Amino acid sequence: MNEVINLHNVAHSFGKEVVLDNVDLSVKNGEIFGLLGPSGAGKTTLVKIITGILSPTRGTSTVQGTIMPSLQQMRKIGFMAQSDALYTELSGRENLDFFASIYEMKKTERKNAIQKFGAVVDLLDHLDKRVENYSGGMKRRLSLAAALLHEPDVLILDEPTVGIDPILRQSIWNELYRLKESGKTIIVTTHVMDEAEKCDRLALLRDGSIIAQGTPNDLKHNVQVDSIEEAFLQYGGAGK
Ligand SMILES: Nc1ncnc2c1ncn2[C@@H]1O[C@H](COP(=O)(O)OP(=O)(O)OP(=O)(O)O)[C@@H](O)[C@H]1O
Repeated sequence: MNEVINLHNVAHSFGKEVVLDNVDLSVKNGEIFGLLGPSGAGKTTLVKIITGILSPTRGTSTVQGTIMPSLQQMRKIGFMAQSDALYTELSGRENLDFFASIYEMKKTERKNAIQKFGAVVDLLDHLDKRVENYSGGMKRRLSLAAALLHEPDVLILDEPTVGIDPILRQSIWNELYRLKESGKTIIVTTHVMDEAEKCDRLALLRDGSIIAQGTPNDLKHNVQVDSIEEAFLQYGGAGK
C-alpha cells in the first residue's frame, strides 16, 4: 500500500471555534511528512485526529486503510505528544516499562525494547534516575523512546525537538531518517523552518487550513524564493 495516511475534507470545531477546515492530505509509505505552522494553526488538533485521539467533526481520516478512530489501528501508531506524558516520580526505565505494558509486550520483549530504544535516545546511563530529575531534553527523548518501543509502522511526533539542543536534535533527526529507511512513515509537526527543510514533503498550515503542500524544493520554486520561511509568507502564512 503506497498511501498510509489519508485525510479527506477534514474539519474540526471546539464548540463554535472552527480550528480545522477542509483539510485534504495524504502521506505515502516511508515518507517524513512535516506539518508546519505557527502556534494555534491547528497542528496538534490535526495530529490528534490522525492518531485517533480526536474524531473529526466532518470528513474522514484513514491510517493504513482503516477509518479512524480505531483502537486496533491506534496500537500500530507511535505517538509522541507535545507535552511529555510521563510519570515523574518513576524512573525512566519504569516509565518505558509501563508504556510497553500498555502495548501488551511480553516481559523479555519489553526488556529488549527498553535497552534498544534507551540507547537510540542516548539515555541508557540515566534510565534508573527518577524522571523528576531529568532535564527538558531528556524528558523529550524518553517520550520519543516510549513512542518507538512497540516498533510501530506509523510514527506521529508533535514538536519532537522542542527544548532539545542542536547536537541532540541532529541525532534525533538521524534516527528519524534511519526509521524512514526501515520503512516507517513519519509525521512531524514543527514551527521551526530549518526542520521543515528536512522533511520529504510538507503541508503549510495557517488558521486551520492547508495553504500549500509539496516538497520543500517545490514549495520554494513555485513562488521563486530561497527559503521555506519566505515561501510560507508568499503563500499567505502571515495571515489576514
Ligand atoms: N481542547 C480544546 N478546547 C478548545 N479549544 C482548543 C482545544 N484544543 C485546541 N484548541 C484551540 O484550537 C486551536 C488550534 O490549537 P492547536 O493546539 O491544534 O494548534 P497548534 O498549531 O498545535 O499550536 P502550538 O504550536 O502552539 O501547539 C487554538 O485556537 C486552540 O486554542
